[in-house]
Amino acid sequence: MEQTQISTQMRVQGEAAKKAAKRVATASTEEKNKALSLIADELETRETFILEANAKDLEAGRKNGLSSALLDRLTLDSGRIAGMADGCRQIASLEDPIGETIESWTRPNGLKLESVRVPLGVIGMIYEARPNVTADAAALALKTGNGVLLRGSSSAFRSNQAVMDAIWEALAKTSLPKEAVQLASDTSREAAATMFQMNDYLDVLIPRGGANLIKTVVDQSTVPVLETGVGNCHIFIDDSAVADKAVQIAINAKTQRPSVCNAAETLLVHEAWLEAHGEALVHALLAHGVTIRGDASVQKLHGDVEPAADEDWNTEYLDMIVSMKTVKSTEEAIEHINMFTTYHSEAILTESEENKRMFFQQIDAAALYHNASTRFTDGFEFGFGAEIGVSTQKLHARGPMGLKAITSYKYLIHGDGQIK
Ligand SMILES: NC(=O)C1=CN([C@@H]2O[C@H](COP(=O)(O)OP(=O)(O)OC[C@H]3O[C@@H](n4cnc5c(N)ncnc54)[C@H](OP(=O)(O)O)[C@@H]3O)[C@@H](O)[C@H]2O)C=CC1
Ligand SMILES: N[C@@H](CCC(=O)OP(=O)(O)O)C(=O)O
Repeated sequence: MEQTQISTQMRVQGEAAKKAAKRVATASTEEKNKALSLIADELETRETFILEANAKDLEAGRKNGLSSALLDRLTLDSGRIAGMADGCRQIASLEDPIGETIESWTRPNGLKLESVRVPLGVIGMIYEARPNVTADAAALALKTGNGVLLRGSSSAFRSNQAVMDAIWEALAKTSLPKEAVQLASDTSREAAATMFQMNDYLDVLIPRGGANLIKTVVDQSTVPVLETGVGNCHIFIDDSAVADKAVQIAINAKTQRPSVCNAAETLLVHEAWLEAHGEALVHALLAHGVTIRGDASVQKLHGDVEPAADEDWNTEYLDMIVSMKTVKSTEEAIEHINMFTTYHSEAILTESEENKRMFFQQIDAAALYHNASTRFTDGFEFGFGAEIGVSTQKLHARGPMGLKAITSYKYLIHGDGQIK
């Protein structure tokens, strides 16, 4: 397709989303919740159909040499489809943020002011090859009275289309316009780039993916951007950390789903803890199939530990690989994290209140953990039903972005004839 045709097609979809979003913005909570519950049902009803489409994407992905991390992200199964449906139901069960009075006060002149939560309008989203994001983003957008124009990865197109078919089928049974949720029908990078300039139709653009995507969108978009980010997540095991608990957390954060952005990539270990329990940790990691790249002290613990190079501290493996570094103190761990953090999720495992306080105070990241796995940086786990992305910037939202993150507010001023 010619560039002008691509732009026209994207604009047609953007315009349709904008028109439909106006209706969704005024929908009642009952209308929106009914739609979400029907979407959940339809996703489950169409499981076979969605899995067939997904199998075709996976087959093409394997032929195109997608990495194991990307293939894992792309993979759907019954459990993951059930997770998508659960997310929709959880979002339906959450309080409707739209119309909520955030604050109210009265001025000395008798003017009554209130700030009231409103939708953003239409959200444009460019995202990775994870088909569950299609359902998550649609559900969050609908509940917040927003329209959404979704541009998923070309390698997930069949799966995304199958999920969209379920969403459209469900919306057709409701009073809400199905056009409020759009999946870009063109999967080219040119079509994605058109979204950067669609200020007439998009109120915000959310790039969800790797550093290159984020940089391209931030540099080139005239539509306001809500950034997500990569996750070079650390776990610091302090000298007072309880051994069993620390080993279990490290194993979970590294191996439970290594392909996602909240998986741990570097373990920083206090030298005293390493001496006492390092062998147990290294054995457990190796037994789970993790490749360890460690400094000299870690290498001494087992012949299979590979030497870590400088670039390891900066690497988001998204794979069964972890880097391990010995530190002398909490201060040294904080210094290392502050040098290599991607502002996503960082954890300290310690029994010391003072070291926890220092860690929480001196590290700047979207989510800081004490004695828990970084894998919890997730909208469902935070109780938001799902997330539209994990923001690693501070404006206008941070961490897993649920319902409130995709709203704005307006002031309503109630007067009684006041003049200035
Ligand atoms: N913080 C968070 O919320 C999240 C962070 N991530 C991070 O994302 C990374 C993995 O995702 P990955 O699959 O590599 O994602 P990519 O960044 O490669 O791709 C994501 C999406 O952006 C598109 N895209 C990529 N570059 C451009 C460009 N220059 N112009 C237009 N569109 C573009 C891709 O299209 P196509 O595939 O069709 O080429 C795809 O749809 C990891 O680093 C992970 O940590 C991932 C998700 C969430
Ligand atoms: N929702 C995620 C966390 C954030 C995320 O979207 O990660 P990614 O797989 O990098 O897209 C999860 O833990 O499943």
